[in-house]
Order: sequence, then structure tokens, then C-alpha cells
Amino acid sequence: MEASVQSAYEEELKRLEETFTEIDRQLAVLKDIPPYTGQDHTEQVLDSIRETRRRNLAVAQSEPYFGRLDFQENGHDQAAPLYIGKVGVEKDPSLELMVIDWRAPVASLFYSFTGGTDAVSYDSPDGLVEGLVYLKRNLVIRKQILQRVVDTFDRSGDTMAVTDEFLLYRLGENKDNKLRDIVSTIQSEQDAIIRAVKNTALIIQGVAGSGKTTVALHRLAFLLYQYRDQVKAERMIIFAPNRMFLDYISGVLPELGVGHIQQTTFTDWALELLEHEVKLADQAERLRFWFQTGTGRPAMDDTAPGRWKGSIRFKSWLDQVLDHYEATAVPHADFIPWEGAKLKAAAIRQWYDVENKHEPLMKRRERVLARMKRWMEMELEKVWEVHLKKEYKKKASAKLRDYTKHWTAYTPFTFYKELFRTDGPPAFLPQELHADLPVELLAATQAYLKKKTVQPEDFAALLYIRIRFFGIHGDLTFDHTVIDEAQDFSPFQVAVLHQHTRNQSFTILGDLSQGIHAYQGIREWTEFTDLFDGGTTAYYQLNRSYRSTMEIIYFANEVLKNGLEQPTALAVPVFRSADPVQVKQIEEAELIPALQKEIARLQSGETTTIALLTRTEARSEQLHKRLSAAGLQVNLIAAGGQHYQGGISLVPAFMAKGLEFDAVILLDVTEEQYTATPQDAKLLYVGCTRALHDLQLWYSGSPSPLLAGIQGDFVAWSS
Ligand SMILES: Nc1ncnc2c1ncn2[C@@H]1O[C@H](COP(=O)(O)OP(=O)(O)OP(=O)(O)O)[C@@H](O)[C@H]1O
Repeated sequence: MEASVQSAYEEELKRLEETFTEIDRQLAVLKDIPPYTGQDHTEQVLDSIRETRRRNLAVAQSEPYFGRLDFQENGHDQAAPLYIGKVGVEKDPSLELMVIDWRAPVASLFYSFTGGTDAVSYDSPDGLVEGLVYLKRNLVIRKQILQRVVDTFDRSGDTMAVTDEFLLYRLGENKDNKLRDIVSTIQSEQDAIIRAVKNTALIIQGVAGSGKTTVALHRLAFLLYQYRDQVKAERMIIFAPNRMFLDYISGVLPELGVGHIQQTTFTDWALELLEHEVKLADQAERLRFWFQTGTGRPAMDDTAPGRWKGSIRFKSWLDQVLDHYEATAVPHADFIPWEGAKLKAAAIRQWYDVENKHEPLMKRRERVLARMKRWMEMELEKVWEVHLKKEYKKKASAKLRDYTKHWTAYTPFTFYKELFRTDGPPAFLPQELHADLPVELLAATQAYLKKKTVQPEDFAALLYIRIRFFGIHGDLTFDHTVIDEAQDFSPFQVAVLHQHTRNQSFTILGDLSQGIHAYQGIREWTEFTDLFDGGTTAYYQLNRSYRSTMEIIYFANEVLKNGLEQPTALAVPVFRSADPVQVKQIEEAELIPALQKEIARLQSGETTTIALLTRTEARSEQLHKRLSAAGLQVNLIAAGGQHYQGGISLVPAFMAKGLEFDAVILLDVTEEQYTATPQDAKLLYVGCTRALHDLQLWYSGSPSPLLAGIQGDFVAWSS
């Protein structure tokens, strides 16, 4: 070991021992205080503070920090070392900071500092703090052992720019079946997003592997720390594309010490809000339809049901319908419960239009009917004759029942179903509005609504109707909403979430180049920015890709260029090199033995997770049978799957979105399966960018035109 490295190591070892001693001492003190079980509020608060400290110290006890920054604040005569960890640790009783929480303002310097001798600054609660950085050091501590000390910047030495050595070391590691936290290596462009102010709708376009999902999760941890008086974990929500993806990301928040954040899919959330009155139609069938190969492929333009029903045009149409319903819902007649008693229609309207105007529609109905009942009871009290009173009461109840029947109590579903009637519009829907619905859409929608099933594209409208009917109760408003894979969301869905989210506090992230669900998703991010008030959105672009090697990224970019007229952004890899991407001709008869051989080769090395990506689900199922018969243990991932287990997975490429694997073999990359269309290019791009270290594309017959002309030292063709 070089002398300077040796002395740095010893210095850190000493400091680490001091830290452990202090942590152990504090834990021992806390252990001696029994948990408080009484009713005194102050004692309860103190006990909960002790519990948080206990938990934090337990985290710090094994890996107290991962970084050190020596910072000399202006006006101070020397630099002080700041140790940065997952949780803050203070000395007791002096409260001197031994370890700084990575989310604290001063810790932002550790992430935003990219080298150089210029002064740097960070925002503190007391204003801007300026100063100089002398040292930036990464430390790997595992289970109390100091494993690595890497200086990425040293003002007094040769390292004047922050080097990526430590990042590369982390990226080179193999992955298991869960996404991990990145607190020790957050990059400055990611840090800017994580620490962006709360009341803004952030829209992040990030290339595959740029850390979007990871960054969004770290942002939640940051918001909970920075705005602890304003936000609650239970009031934050993450929308992800499917349950398997949720399982895959489920480790990150606990690693960051964050619990209780709601994590769901838009579909599950919507079904819950609609109280499970409807069921979701068979999604495997829907995916088969949209991802089919061959000549019968459906058009993914604005007439696709998902694009149509997800549009703001449909939302405006629904506004008109609901306004019309609001204006006409109350029966027009006077209410005459018995001869001689009359409640004028105008009075009822007054209760509806004026007194309860601010209530949601179904609540207004309830209130007006309750008021009518009270009026009836008061009128009855004026009747003295007992038998007459009895007779009137009976009559009046029947009349009120009748009146109530004419004022239908719709649920969002029963109302929505009326809109799609094929035998003419319901009374509340003017003919000219009904005529705006495309005939084919009307018939197809009515057919499945009859079975009380819906498609994902119906949820935005259903929830929108729900809001007008019942309003949004407190526990359904969110302090912050994250939408992952947002390119597959529709503007209407985001508009609904906007109504459920306070202060436009959103993190919306995705990649247009991975927009493989083009039959429902957006084309441009402006489709979302237009939904928010001007000045309250911020757009970020992440172009550096951290997941894959340079070879894989160069290759994937070529695929995009071959299939899209104008790719949104091409990924820039970090400087991490491995084997070239392999494109191999393997005929069907040799496929199974070739796969067995290749998997064995990969597994004899460091590879832990391997994905075999197919173009369709049917092909995955077929290969699963064949590989199992050949004695290979392979996990089949199908639509609706709940868990990602790691190991070897067989997955249709469209299901692999969001996931990553050490090695990926894309199968059937032929001219029939992957045509020169934007849709197939995006699909192939998604497939390629799932690989961290090793990517192969296999074909039989002729290769896909999306591979045409891809040459260079990042690719090796063989047959
Ligand atoms: N700063 C970083 N330090 C270390 N690893 C990182 C960093 N940023 C991202 N990564 C790693 O890169 C990989 C991709 O991250 P993530 O899945 O969050 O990206 P993404 O943009 O959501 O990808 P995709 O759109 O392709 O699903 C993960 O393995 C993540 O741990």
C-alpha cells in the first residue's frame, strides 16, 4: 500500500473506532431505559424520540458512514471533516455532529461537488453558506470493517477533479433480485432532482438506466426529512407499472429508513376507490393484442381506445356531460306528498343549486332528499287527526320513494355505463354530445361494461366521475405523488392524480424512448406539463446511464437510431467497459442446447441474474416448457406476476421494463419479430438496456432490420 493511502486508512480506522465507541456507549445508555407504557403525553413523546435514536444508532452501528468531505466555511480558519452516513449521529451530551444525515443541507456538498478549486456553496436554513472543499473521500464499511478508502478529490494532491473510480466499483458489482439504495454514490445531476423543492411538479425524462426509479425513492426520503412538519409517509404514494416491479423496488425505502409510503399501481388504486364494483378485464389478452407480431398489428395512434379515453379532450367532454347532468338531475315537478301539501320545485332547486352547491353531486342529492324528508315530517306534524296523519304518512313515504327513484343514485360505474349505451343516450346526455363518441368505441366498451369489467383506460374517467359525485376525502389526498414509467400514463390519469395531490407536489419520471405502450401513453412531456399551472413545473433530463456497460449503451443507441426518426435522447454511458455485445445466429434446432451451454458459461463466472427475453408471452411459455424438460430451473415471468425471484428468468421483453439483470439474452431478434417500426425499436431498446454487464441477441434466419449496419468494437457478430 502506498504510504499516503496507508496513512489515510489508519486515520480512518482510528476515527471509526471512536465512532463505534460512542455509538455503543449511547446504545448501552438507551438499553437501560425501559420502554414507557404509561399515558403521560410528554413521556410518550420522549419515549418515541428514544426509539428513533435507538433505531438510527442500530443502523449506524454496522455502517456508520460512507463519505467524508473536508470543508472550510468562509470565516473559519480551517477545514472540518464532515462524515456523511445514512442517519445522523450526535455526540451525547455535547450534540456535536459525528455523522451527518445524507439528506441534511450541508451533505448536499458531498454530492454536488464535482471537483475544482473554486468556492462552493449550499443552502442552509440560515441562508447560503460558502467555502472551500479540501477533500472528498469515499469509505466502504461493511459489518463494522473498514474495507476501502478512496479519495476522489484532494486539494493538496494530484486528484483535482472528482474521479469516478468509486462509482465504477459500485456499478461493476453483480445484482440480486432487488434494487438497492445509492446514497454513497448519488451523482450531482441526480442530487439536484432529489433535493428539488417540494411544491413543484417535477417531470424527469431519463434514459434507460439513468437512475430514475432510484432517484425518485431517494427523493421521497429527502422530502420526509426536509419537510418533516408538512408531509407524512402515509400520505405519499408511488405509482408503478405492475406488482412485480413494486416487489423489485421494495427494498430501497426500508434501506433508507423510510416506511409506510403507499406503493401501488394505478389499476389497484382505482379498483379500491371504486370499491371493487368492477373487475379488470383479462390483461394478458390485452397485452397479447397490442404486442402481437405479424400483419394484423393494431395501429397505435390517437384512435386507440387508451389514447382516446386518456385524452384531455375526453376529460373536457366528460366535464360537459357532468355539467349537463348537474343541471338536469333534480326532477322538475313539485313534490306533493298528499293533497294540500306542496313543496315547490323551485324550493327544491334552491336547496340543490344554492344551499348545497359546494357539495359533490351525490352528497347534494342525499342532503336535498333528507331535507325533503324533514319538510314532510314537519308538514305531518301540522296534521292533528290521527288516522289522517297515518294515511298521509304512508302516502308521503311512497311519494318520496317515487321521487327518489326519479333522481337516480348513480355510482361512477353505473353512470359511465350509461354514457356508452348503444340504444341511444340516457336522459342526461344530449344527443349531440353522445354523437361525439366514436361508434366502434361505444360498442366495444358497452360489450365489456355489460359484464361489469373495465379496461385500464376507463379508470381515469371513472375516478373523475367519482370525484364529481363524492369528492375527495382527506385520507385520499397526497402530500406527494410519484409516477414511475410515466410515459405509459395518459394525461387524463395525471389530471386525476393532480386533483388528489396537494400543492402540485409530484415526481413524474419516465423515458419516451421506452414508450412501448404507445396505445395509451404520451408522445411528448408537454402533454403533462400543460396540466399544471405555469411556473410550478420543472423539467429535468438525465442522459447518463449507470446500469449498463459502454458497449451495451452504444449498441442500444444504434437500435434506437435505426427505428426512430428522432430519438428523444441518446444515453451517455459511464466509462465502464466489458465484453462487446454479441449478435449470434442460432437456428431453432440448436436453441435449447445453445441456451444450456451459454447459461452454464455465464453461471461459471460472476453472473447471478440472467434474463432470456422473448418477443411474446406465448414464446416464453413454450421455451419454459422446453428448458424445464431439459433440466434447467427457469422462472417464467408472466403478465400479472407478483414477484421477481432473481436467478434465470424467462420474460416477454415488454414485461421486463424497469428490471435489470447481470446478463440478458434477447431471443428471436429476427426480421419478423422485430420489424423496422418505432414500436419494435423501443421494445428492443428496452430489452437491450436491461443488461448490466453482458448482452447477447440471438436470431435464426435473418436478423431484425433494427440491427442493420451496427458495427464497431462494441459489437461482435457471429453465426
Ligand atoms: N448514482 C448511482 N450510483 C450507483 N448506482 C446507480 C446510480 N444511479 C443509478 N444507479 C444504478 O443504475 C441502475 C439503474 O437505476 P434505475 O433502475 O433507478 O434506473 P431507471 O432510469 O429507472 O431505469 P429504466 O428506465 O431503464 O428502468 C440501478 O442498478 C441503480 O442502482
